[in-house]
Amino acid sequence: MSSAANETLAKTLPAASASLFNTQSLSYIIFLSFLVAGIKFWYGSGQKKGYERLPFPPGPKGIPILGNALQLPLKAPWIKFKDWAAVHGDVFYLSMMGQHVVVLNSYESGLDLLHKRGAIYSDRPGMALVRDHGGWKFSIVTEPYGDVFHLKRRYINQALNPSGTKKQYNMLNDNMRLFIQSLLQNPSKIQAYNRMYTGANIMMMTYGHQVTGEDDEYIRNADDAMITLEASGTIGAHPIDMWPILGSLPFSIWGKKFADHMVTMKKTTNLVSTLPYDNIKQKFFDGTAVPSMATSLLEENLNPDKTINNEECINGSLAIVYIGASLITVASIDTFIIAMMLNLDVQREAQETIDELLQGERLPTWEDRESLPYVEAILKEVLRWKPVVPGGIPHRSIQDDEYNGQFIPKGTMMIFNVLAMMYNPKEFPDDPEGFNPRRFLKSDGGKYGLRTHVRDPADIAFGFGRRVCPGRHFADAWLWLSIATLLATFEISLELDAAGNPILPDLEYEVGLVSHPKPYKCLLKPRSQMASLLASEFNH
Ligand code: HEM
Repeated sequence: MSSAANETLAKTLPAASASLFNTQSLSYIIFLSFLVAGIKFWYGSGQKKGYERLPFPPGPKGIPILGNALQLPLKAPWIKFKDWAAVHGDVFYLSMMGQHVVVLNSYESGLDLLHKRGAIYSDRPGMALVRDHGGWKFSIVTEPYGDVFHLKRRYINQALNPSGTKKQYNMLNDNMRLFIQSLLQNPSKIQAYNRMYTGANIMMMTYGHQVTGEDDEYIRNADDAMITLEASGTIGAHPIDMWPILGSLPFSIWGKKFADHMVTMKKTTNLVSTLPYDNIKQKFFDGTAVPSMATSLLEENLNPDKTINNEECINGSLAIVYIGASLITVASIDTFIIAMMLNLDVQREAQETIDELLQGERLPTWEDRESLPYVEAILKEVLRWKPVVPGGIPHRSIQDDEYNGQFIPKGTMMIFNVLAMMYNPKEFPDDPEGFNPRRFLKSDGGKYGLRTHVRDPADIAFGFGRRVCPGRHFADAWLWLSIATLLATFEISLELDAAGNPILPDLEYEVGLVSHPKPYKCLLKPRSQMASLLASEFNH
């Protein structure tokens, strides 16, 4: 999204979720909290049965009725969760105005509960605010666990599983060449080109739509929808999510800013979920559509009378793939560039291994992947150092359960704290907050290899169990190709200001559901080792 457009949109949104609460709305919340607490007390005063006799996991002490609600920062709560984990343990409990919340801060607890007990922990919290009122109902991310979820998941998986992703390799290669060519002509536009070509992959894969410029309408709409979503604060944590009945009151009770925000959200979700689908459907029936995930699903669901079965699920699956993919992977590639500018020694070592293999005669291909462990280690560290979804996306339990002698009630919001898992000193002891791909490497007689007993950050970054990110193979393929090709072709360094001082990137990322770096400056110089190849491939 252009910065001007970004600013315009930003003006219509609440600056932070904290502003979503005004005095009037707070009094509704407090009234409802008392009501719910009273009802709970009335019903709960009987004898406790089964797991109910067990204690909740430990956690910070809250206040009556509101519980921990006022202790939780609405911005980047995962940082506070990480601090609480140090005091209360890897699995701790919070009460948010009567809503049970369990936060998982270790890979083991995520694996034990969200993966191994996936039949219990694969639902999503209500999310009534964005789902029922903001137009996000199309998205599988907000879909409750059930038949519609399974159908959407099947539609997405058949396009993005490992074999579906392999079918996209040629297209990814073509786009990588265009990416490099654009950078050779205008290296200072690395952020714009990253967004454009990463988006181009997914638009082609999803709708057969060719992105030809930096201001592609589909990518812009996806950005707008995501920015609006992020401005709503922690998804699932608004009072309307806790008590959906509040959603039937006029939005103005939460203040004018909030009411305007909901109108903007509705507009942006309407655009992403109708425009590309209507266009591709038209082309499909005209016989002019380029084969894509959309055309496969339309063919599979076409009736002889030209109606389409499961149209809402098809449209929703396409839309969320294009929104998710175009924004999330871009942030990881930006993180790679920033890490390379700040860690020139790592960059040199990785480039030496690439030069040894390619001899400056060709660009890297996927067949080289196993022979380039250093590149693999950088990819792992990029996912770990600045996780793109640092607070995870909450799951919800659908039955009472027991874990390590503690009670997890049905309906608990299960938050997996990706940041705490990635910075866990037991898993990553050597300066967990620093960028260091060598933690994944061993060196044997000058040859690098991957250490096998270190946790793979991909096991955490993409989530857990039946909700694990379905785009992980596609993201991994493009990330690897981007890292290997950019290292092979460019020297990546800090730009200098007029006085000759390096311009450092801001390591405080923008935080929302997706964490991404702020605009940064970077110097890209074609590598001399690749000079003749780049000249013959791109410079005519
Ligand atoms: C670096 C890149 C990416 C990261 C780190 C990432 C991470 C995640 C995470 C943490 C989740 C939540 C999983 C859970 O609830 O347990 C998720 C869900 C999802 N991701 Fe990704 N993702 C990435 C790229 C992509 C791409 C490229 C696509 C599509 C092509 C995609 C599509 C989705 C979808 C549709 C869901 C919702 C799944 C569900 O609710 O069942 N993601 N992703």
